[in-house]
Amino acid sequence: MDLIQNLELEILELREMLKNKEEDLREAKRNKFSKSYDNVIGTKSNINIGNIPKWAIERYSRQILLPDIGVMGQEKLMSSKVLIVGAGGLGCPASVYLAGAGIGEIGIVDYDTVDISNIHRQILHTESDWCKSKAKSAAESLRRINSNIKVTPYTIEFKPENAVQIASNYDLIIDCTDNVPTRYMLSDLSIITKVPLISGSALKMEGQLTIYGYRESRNEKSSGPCYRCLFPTPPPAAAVGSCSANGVAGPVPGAIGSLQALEAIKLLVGRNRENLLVGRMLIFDGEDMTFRTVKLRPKNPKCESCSDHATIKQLTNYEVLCKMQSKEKDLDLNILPQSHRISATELSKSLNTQRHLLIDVRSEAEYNMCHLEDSVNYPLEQLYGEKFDLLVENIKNNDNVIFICRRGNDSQIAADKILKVLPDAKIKDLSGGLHAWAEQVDRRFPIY
Ligand SMILES: Nc1ncnc2c1ncn2[C@@H]1O[C@H](COP(=O)(O)OP(=O)(O)OP(=O)(O)O)[C@@H](O)[C@H]1O
Ligand SMILES: [Zn+2]
Repeated sequence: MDLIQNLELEILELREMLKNKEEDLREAKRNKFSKSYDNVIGTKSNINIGNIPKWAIERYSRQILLPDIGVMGQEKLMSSKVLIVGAGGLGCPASVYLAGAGIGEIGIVDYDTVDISNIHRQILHTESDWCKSKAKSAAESLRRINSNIKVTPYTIEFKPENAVQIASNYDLIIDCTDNVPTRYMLSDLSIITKVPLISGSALKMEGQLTIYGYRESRNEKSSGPCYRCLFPTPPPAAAVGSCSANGVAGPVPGAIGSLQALEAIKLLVGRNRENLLVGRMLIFDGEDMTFRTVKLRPKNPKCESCSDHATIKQLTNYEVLCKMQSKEKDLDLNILPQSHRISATELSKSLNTQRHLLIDVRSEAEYNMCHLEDSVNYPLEQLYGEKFDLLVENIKNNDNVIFICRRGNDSQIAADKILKVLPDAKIKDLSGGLHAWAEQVDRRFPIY
């Protein structure tokens, strides 16, 4: 028995020794690539490879081999500064590849914190980053990928008051945000500061990508239309989709963010305008796996931002322009009078004593995810379809009709539409929606 115990102890010791040796080996390999091993082969060297240190040649050799990049291109990448706005679905993959490629300085802006629902696609954040600042979490991950580059996190909202000052320190901006006011701001910013902008978007199974504000040189005019040329007036707030409301498949922003990084690399190494997505837009459809490139409308000769008659010389208030708030993506509407609203707590009490017709106006997919017991699903768009009359008839015969949605906005829209036809109907909407239900009544109910 003693012999077995002794042998087991010896095995444990040997395992520990082996672990230490392996760690030493890893450390030695790491040192070989670290800055301390910065054995620079300068231009004076008889080996004509430009100004790139040995470690960089070894580290970036697979992309230096590409004729489009080469040693000169790598030098440019290593002295470039890129600002990434948004450390979400697009910002994560875009910055991973730019850090990997050895971009000298990466700035990453995001005012938000990591939510558990972000992690399926926002690949720089892990479970242990939950509730951490996204900009900081992203910066930490990027430094782990490449310790030879400088990464600056900005844990702030990128807005007119700070945008020009921050952007002026960079050679390129990458739009990885998800809201219209910021898109207008970044487009104007790119024209004002003459810093080109690579703009991407992804929603559901689709994504898009283009370059705005590209110039052959700083003194030349920008080529291709700007965002304002294409969309002189902002779309109505209700028409703009979001990942939180419409969903997104993780690999879709993954693909678009990666392609944003590719366009960034090409632009920084000096590829021609014709090779870049200037005046063209790439559209990816993950549903049937197609990539299309469409030619964009030419510059608007009367554009307020980028034409010869431009009136916008400094950034303005984009939330006013878009009649929506960029920060509060899940804007709280106030359509119904208080008499037609019911709080989650009141509804929970009322359900114990009275019969109700609970109409859930979310999509079928959302309803299948979670719903209140005995509620029926009537997706909002059906209110504009042929089943509307049937619904009205149903409501006429009910004394307690409650409209329900995720946050209490669509439910108000639905109730309001019915009240226009049936002004005396006994209709209320669940104020704050199922989020409020989860917070006030049933903590087991999922918040998404
Ligand atoms: N003006 C801005 N300044 C700083 N960060 C911004 C700004 N506008 C948007 N962002 C950030 O851009 C990122 C966009 O990421 P993404 O489209 O994946 O959406 P999300 O807000 O993280 O997720 P979800 O929509 O699912 O809640 C977000 O992290 C958001 O905080
Ligand atoms: Zn324009």
